[in-house]
Amino acid sequence: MSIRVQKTFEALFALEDLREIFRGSLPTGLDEEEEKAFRAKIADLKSIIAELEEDRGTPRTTMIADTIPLRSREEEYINIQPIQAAGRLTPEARKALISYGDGYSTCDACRKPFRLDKITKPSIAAFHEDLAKFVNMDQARVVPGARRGFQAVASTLVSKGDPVIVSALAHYTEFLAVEEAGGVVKEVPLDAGNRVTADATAEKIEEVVRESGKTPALVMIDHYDYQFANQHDVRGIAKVAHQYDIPFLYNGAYTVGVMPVDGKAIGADFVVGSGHKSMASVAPSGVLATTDEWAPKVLRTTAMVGDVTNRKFGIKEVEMLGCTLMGGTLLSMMASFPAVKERVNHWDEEVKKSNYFIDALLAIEGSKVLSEYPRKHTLTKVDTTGSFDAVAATHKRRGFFLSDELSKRGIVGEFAGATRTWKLNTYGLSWKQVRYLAEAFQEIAAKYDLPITT
Ligand SMILES: Cc1ncc(COP(=O)(O)O)c(C=O)c1O
Repeated sequence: MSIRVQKTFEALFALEDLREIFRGSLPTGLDEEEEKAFRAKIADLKSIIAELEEDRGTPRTTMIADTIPLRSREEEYINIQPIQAAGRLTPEARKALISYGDGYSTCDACRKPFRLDKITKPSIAAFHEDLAKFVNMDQARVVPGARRGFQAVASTLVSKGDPVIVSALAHYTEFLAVEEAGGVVKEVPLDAGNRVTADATAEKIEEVVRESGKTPALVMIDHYDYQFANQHDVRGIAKVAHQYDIPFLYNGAYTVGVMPVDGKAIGADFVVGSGHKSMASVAPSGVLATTDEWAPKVLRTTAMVGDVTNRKFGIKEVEMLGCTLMGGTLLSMMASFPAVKERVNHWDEEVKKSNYFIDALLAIEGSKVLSEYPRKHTLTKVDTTGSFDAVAATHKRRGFFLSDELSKRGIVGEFAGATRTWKLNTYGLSWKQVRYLAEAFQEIAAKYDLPITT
């Protein structure tokens, strides 16, 4: 590495450390002096970015290339974007991304038997073992997103015309994985609280068997769904699936990496997680874990032989298409992993913060929570049609007024202009930030004379 490149890396690493210092110290009720100091730090940061850009020969502070603007990040704002929260990179992951951004950079020390999960430098093989342990399963592979985990399992287990049981709140990528395999989704209806129950799953299986004469090839259920982030009875559902001899896929896109997940205790045959949604990793990344019973099927190696050359690629796994995450994606997962392993122990506190904010929102008359309540997750669907949207009806900025008011207070992440029924996520915010967030909503409500119960 040239001295110049080395220097740039060092400077970038220093910048990441600095960013980490600022993380969580946003302008939440600062007094005048504190605010001055905060602003000075931000100015420092900006000048470091400018120096860095100069060093790279691109003297811009607002663009990273001719057409790519720099993104605002959580150092500058409180970001309540619903799907990004737990995927945001740790400083370690950002550093790893810089070092391993080149495609195939994981292959520097790839030696026999020439497969990603066998590489020991960097410690990719050990990481695979750790990942399996992390979700209490026997084997794990990294995959380009949870969707590729669904795809690998569906492609292995589902044949043309096979029914697959999913929830009525299943993510669209589950539909696609089943369709690609030639199967047909059969949705379990929800109960009055928008939850999937074990009984409803059993009834659906009975109905499918009765009507199609076929036993479903797979039951695939999200522990927390993407619409409401309601908790679904995955243990009960796995038990039902096994009573009918059907394998169970646990979709942990909203759990693996934020809360403890014990695949064996759940009764999962497959555990799927999303790196970029819940494991502080670069997209597309994710994990597929399975048991020793299912590994030979879903992780089967190729038997193909070239008819002219007689070539064989024996060690490569068919569903993984050989190797999966070859650069910054995997290394970002690995770099964030110690922090991710630690943070799952604080899930209860994250849920408390989520409920604190939702309670403050519900105190604003006319606001509703559409997700189950009290909250068991940090992602929540709310309905502010009866509160903030009532203001929007007469405001000259219409539906955009709420976003305007929030961004004035350093809060971003809602879809501007689409804040009637909408989702937000408080994951990763400090208590100070959550209190500030709650106060900001109430302050906006008060400004527009919306009644608040105390
Ligand atoms: C419940 C659920 N499952 C699966 C996915 C797909 O995850 P990925 O983007 O990692 O493929 C999502 C993504 O939004 C999701 O919300």
